[in-house]
Amino acid sequence: MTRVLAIDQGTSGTKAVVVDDDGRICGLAEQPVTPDYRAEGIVEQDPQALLDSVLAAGRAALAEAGVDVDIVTLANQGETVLAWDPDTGAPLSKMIVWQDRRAEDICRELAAHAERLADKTGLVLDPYFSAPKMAWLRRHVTREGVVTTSDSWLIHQLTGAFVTDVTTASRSAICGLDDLAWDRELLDRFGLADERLPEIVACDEIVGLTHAFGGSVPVGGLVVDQQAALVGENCLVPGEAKCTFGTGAFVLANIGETPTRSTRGLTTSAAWRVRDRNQYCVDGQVYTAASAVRWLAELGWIDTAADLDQAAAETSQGAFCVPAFAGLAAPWWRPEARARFTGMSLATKPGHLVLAVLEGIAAQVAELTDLIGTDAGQPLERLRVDGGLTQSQRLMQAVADLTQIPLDVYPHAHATPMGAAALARMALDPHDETRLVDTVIDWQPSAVYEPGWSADRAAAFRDDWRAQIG
Ligand SMILES: O=P(O)(O)OC[C@H](O)CO
Repeated sequence: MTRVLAIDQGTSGTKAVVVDDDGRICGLAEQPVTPDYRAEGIVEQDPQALLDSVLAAGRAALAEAGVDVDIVTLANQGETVLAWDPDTGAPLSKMIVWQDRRAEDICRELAAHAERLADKTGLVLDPYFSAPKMAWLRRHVTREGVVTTSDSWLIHQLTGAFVTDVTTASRSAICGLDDLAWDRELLDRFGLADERLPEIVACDEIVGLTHAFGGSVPVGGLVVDQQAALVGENCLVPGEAKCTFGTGAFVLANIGETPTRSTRGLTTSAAWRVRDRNQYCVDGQVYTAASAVRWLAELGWIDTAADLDQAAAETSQGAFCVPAFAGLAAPWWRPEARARFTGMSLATKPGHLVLAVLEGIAAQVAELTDLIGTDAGQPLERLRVDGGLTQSQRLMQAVADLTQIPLDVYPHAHATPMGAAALARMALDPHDETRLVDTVIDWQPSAVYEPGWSADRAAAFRDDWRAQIG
């Protein structure tokens, strides 16, 4: 029996899970982390606070489990970056979070190269991805040390290695999608040609040993959190898709071993590399899901996300919300966009606007699932869903109504660490015959949501909602 300590370092918190081969969770701990949201699209985190949360959550989960683990794995935010000193490990900047919009100017300057970048990387020239923010750090903060994604720094703290994994590299906009290697031409474009970059490793590689959790434990099975959830939800076959409702909502669909570029404004990335084979996914993003809900709480319209279903009115009374609190991603790619509420009258109450936010998130997800279907040449048949906001029945029903796709709800809140744990099991013996499908824990949905609206009603709502984007 092997046991994995899987650490999910997300935007709003770090979760650590000790899980065995049968998927039994023997230890679980969570540490909140609070991004600093400021005007002008600034979203930062304190690197030390992130590291402390990783250590504290990991140690608490192990203490609860009361067992040793065979491997530690990390699922990370895909596109959050920082500058740091590779000799001392000391941070030289704040973490610039994926939601941060400051690199907009850099993207505008490089607009002439957007098509070439899309062709090489499968991504879009947008501040969401790592390279524009790395370039921004170089221009405005420091020329010292290295600039990397958060995973490289955390793994360096844990093991001394200087690595990133293929999935994180594929979210950078400086990594070729076909070979999953750093791209000289794009590095040059971003002014990053002289950077010392981490080695890109596979998702079934051991990258070093850590003493941070007691004893000496291998670290491996590294992966972006969204891709980890794709694995955890068992979307291992082309056409299978999931949406994780976390800080943002991210729809990813497995597209197999060929890195087909989207023709619909979505992005294509590495889903994983195991046993030297690359698997790819197409993805679309709603930048603010739980963070839009957190904003509702800050306004005092709800206490916590658990109140959403009660607080949301029966109808929005004609109010719409485009929840672009941190810009709009696929397929619009408008970093400068901001959230909009429209259609309000003097009779509009907070409950109507709470529902409008839920419907706005659902409408954005519906745009993405449609486009994924169009790209693939056949509509998605089902959508697997996970993440904290799947607790909101109103939101889930709105997603089923507007996407017109049945939803299968993952039975607990830990799809991401379960996916990372599956990859970590693959890393434990890289030469054996085990396939990824053998290491993923089977699951049955805890709930299924069927579309309740007619196709015409959903289409009419979505036309009206789309008209509010402006
Ligand atoms: O922190 P999460 O779980 O919302 O995910 C962050 C993503 O990796 C951003 O692309």
